[in-house]
Amino acid sequence: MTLTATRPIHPGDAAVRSVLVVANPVAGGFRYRALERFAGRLDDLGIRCEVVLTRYAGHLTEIARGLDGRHDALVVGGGDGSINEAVQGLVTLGAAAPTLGVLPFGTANVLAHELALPFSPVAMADLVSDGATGPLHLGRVGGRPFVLMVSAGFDGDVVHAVDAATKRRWGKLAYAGAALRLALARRGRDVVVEADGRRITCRLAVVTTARFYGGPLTITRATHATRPGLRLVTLADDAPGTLAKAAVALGLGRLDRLAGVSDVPVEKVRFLGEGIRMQVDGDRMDTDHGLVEADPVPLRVFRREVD
Ligand SMILES: Nc1ncnc2c1ncn2[C@@H]1O[C@H](COP(=O)(O)OP(=O)(O)OP(=O)(O)O)[C@@H](O)[C@H]1O
Repeated sequence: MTLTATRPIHPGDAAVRSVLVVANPVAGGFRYRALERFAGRLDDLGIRCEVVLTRYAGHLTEIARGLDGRHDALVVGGGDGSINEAVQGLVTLGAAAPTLGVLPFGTANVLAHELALPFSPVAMADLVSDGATGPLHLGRVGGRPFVLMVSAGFDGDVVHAVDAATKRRWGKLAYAGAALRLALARRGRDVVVEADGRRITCRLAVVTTARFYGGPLTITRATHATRPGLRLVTLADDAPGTLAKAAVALGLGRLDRLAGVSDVPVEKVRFLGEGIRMQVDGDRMDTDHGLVEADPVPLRVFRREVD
């Protein structure tokens, strides 16, 4: 069976008969019980469900890349890092990629917020069964796909300052602590971005496919992961007072009103600047001077209707 014929085109018309769930047992908030309830509910709804746990970082990419058309959907039990790994594999399948689903575990879970996903496993199984899907527009950095954002500057420094063990132990508090420490230490450096032929020097630069950021915070109202189009959001200075105001503005969804913030559509970006630290989808990444651009081919994802 090829999946092309059965891939859902409109919300509500997915024919989901078989689901592969791959869960990351080291993702923040992982619970076996949630997996059992999700799988049990799918079973009650007459949907075949196979559950696999990852054994190492990168395993999800291998599993996704090796999918052979037996499953209509790949549901990732994990956070944004796990989803990023799954997407690395799914994009290699082209039109045969199954619909992506998320059983939200993880620390920040930006994509789950973006797609307005329920955090209850039973409600998530119902959503998969209902087949409400939309396109998931991706970005690429140096040719590698990303789901949400690539950034450098203050938030890249914060991500690099939190190791996996601290993140698992303290969750979002680990980031809050690192952000406070770094803001007060004032060791940030200039980030230079070349955006569509224009050079901008700032202290924080985020290229985002998505509206949400760091969990339930809003970085921009001008795009959404289910719509095409990247935005470049920059912050001109990272003095502690500015960062505090930015945190409040992110919470209110009005970052664009803050002095020193620019939020523009963008097609091609390069991150430059000496010694900058970068992050992709909430995880550390090696500094990459490669091109950041939109991926022209979206995946399909289960989501709740938004906007
Ligand atoms: N079995 C495993 N053992 C060790 N690491 C793993 C395993 N499976 C996946 N990983 C790694 O765990 C990382 C973190 O997972 P994930 O992003 O899902 O959780 P999180 O960091 O708590 O959530 P978020 O990214 O939403 O903050 C992934 O980037 C992945 O590389």
